[in-house]
Amino acid sequence: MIYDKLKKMAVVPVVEIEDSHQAVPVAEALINAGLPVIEITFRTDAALEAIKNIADQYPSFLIGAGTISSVQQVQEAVDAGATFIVTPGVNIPVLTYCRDMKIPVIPGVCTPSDIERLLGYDLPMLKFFPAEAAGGVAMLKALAGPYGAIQFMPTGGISPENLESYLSCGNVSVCGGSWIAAKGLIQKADFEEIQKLGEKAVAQVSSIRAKGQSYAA
Ligand SMILES: O=C(O)C(=O)C[C@H](O)[C@H](O)COP(=O)(O)O
Repeated sequence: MIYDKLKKMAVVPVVEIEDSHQAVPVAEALINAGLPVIEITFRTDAALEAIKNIADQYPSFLIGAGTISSVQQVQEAVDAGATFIVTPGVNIPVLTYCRDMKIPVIPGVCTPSDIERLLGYDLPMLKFFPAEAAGGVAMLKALAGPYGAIQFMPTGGISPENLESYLSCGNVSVCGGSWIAAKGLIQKADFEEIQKLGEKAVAQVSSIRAKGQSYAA
């Protein structure tokens, strides 16, 4: 189950890839770091080819397609090998299609009204985006009152400095962020640094878990 795998990883590197040839080296850096998961954002023309390249080479690598805003993009991403879809906001055609086709989808929300629009879709996890700008941990704690059963994947403004505060929220399963495979590092082809940052994130998650924080491990 995708959601269980994401919970286990606790961190999803969000990437913007401009050259699809760099996708496999990025994936290898993440595999070496013990973090075989990625959300490739559909913000560049190379996104689709990047997904294909990783999926061909590493079939068990968990590949999400992010910034998805149309049904056509969902179809293309899934055909290329993406196993989950992430949207920045509430996109009803995308959600309906994913529900009908049984494609795991994590839609973005940042208000109670967004959440209410999605209640009928029976989604196990929602993306809280943009997390820091939309109220961060305080907002997640407030949302846990009326929407206690919903698990979130906060994304936007997450860093090693605030990761622990997010993962310590009872309604947070996993965090997304660009700090591990940052655009600048990919542009410089600094895969070593990406691996190091991945290793640091994995170590940080282990230490947070060892402290017995309240989120589900
Ligand atoms: O395009 C999307 O669908 C997104 O998820 C937006 C950003 O890529 C993430 O919010 C990462 O944000 P930072 O970690 O703050 O760089």
